[in-house]
Amino acid sequence: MTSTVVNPSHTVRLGSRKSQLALVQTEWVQAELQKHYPNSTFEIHKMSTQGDKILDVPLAKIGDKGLFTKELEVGMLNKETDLAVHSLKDLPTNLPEGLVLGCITERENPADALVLHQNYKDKQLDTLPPGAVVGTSSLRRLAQLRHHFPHLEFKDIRGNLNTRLAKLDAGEYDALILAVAGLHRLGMGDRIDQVIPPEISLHAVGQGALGIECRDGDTEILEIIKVLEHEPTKYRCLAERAFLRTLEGGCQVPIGVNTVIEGDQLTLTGMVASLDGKRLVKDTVVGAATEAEQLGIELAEELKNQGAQDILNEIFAQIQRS
Ligand SMILES: NCc1[nH]cc(CCC(=O)O)c1CC(=O)O
Repeated sequence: MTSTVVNPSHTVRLGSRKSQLALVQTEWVQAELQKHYPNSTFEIHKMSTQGDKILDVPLAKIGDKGLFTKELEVGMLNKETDLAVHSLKDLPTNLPEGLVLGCITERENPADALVLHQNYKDKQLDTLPPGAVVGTSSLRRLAQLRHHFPHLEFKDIRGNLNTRLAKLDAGEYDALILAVAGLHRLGMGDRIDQVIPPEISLHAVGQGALGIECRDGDTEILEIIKVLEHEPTKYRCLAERAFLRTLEGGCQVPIGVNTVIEGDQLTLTGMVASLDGKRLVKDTVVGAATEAEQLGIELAEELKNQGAQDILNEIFAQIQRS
C-alpha cells in the first residue's frame, strides 16, 4: 500500500479502556493496522474511564453520556494519543468539539444473547418459568423483554463480562442478556443459549461494531484508519446513530434498532419503549444507503408522531425525579 500522507516512521498511539473486551478490540485494530502499514509502529495506551471505576451504581441512574469514552477523548485532545477504539454502542452520538468518528469497522452479529444458568439449560426466553430472574443493566433490553415476557423478573447487573458470568454461575441470576458480539470476541460464544431475534428485542445503536475516534482534521490518522472502514456497516450505523441523536435528550432511554442492507437499499427499523414495557412504538423506513443519516432522522420524527415523544418526556421527568 502506498500513501501520500502516511509517514512510515510514525508511531501511532491507540487509546483503549483496560477491560478485557476493550483490549481484545484494540489489539485487533492494532494488528490490522500493522498488517497494512508494516513500517509504522502502533502502540496501545491503556486508560481507565469513569464507567470502569463506578461499578456499584445502576447504569441507568448515572446515565451513559461518555461514561466509557471521556478519558480517552481527553487523551486525544491533549495529544497523548492519536486515536481511540470504542465499542461503537458506547460512543455518544454527539462528540466533543475537535474530535470525529473517523472509521466504523465491520460489524459482528449485533444481536443480544440469552445466557442461562446450569439449572435452566433446556429453556429459551419463552419457556423460562414465571419469576425466573434475568440480569441486565440495559433499559432497552429490560423494556422489550418485559413487554414480551411480563412474568419474568428483571434485576440490574454491573461489572465486566467475566464478573457477570460469575454472578450467573453463582446463582444470583437464572439468566443474563449479553451482546453476542462481546461474547464472541472474548471466545465465549459457547455460553450463548439463544440469539434473541429482532421480533423480540431490537439491538442497541452501533452494537457489534467498533468506532475509531480521532482528532478532526488529522489527515494522516484519518487516512491510516480508513483501511479498516466497512461501508455497509458504516451506512447502517450512521442511520442508527442519526435515529438515536434525533430522539434522545441526554439520558438513557429504551431505544432499539435493526438494519438491513440489500444492494443500495437500507432498511432501518427502530423502537422506543416505556420503562415498564407496556407501551412500545416501532416502525420501519427504507431508502438509499447513501442517505443513511436522513433515514435515521426521518424514522425518529415518524416515531415521535406515533407516541414516542410522550414516552420520552415521561422518562426524562422520571429520571429527573429519581
Ligand atoms: N455496554 C457494555 C458493552 N459495550 C459493548 C459491549 C459488547 C458488544 C458490542 O460491541 O456491541 C458491551 C457488553 C454487552 O452489552 O453485553
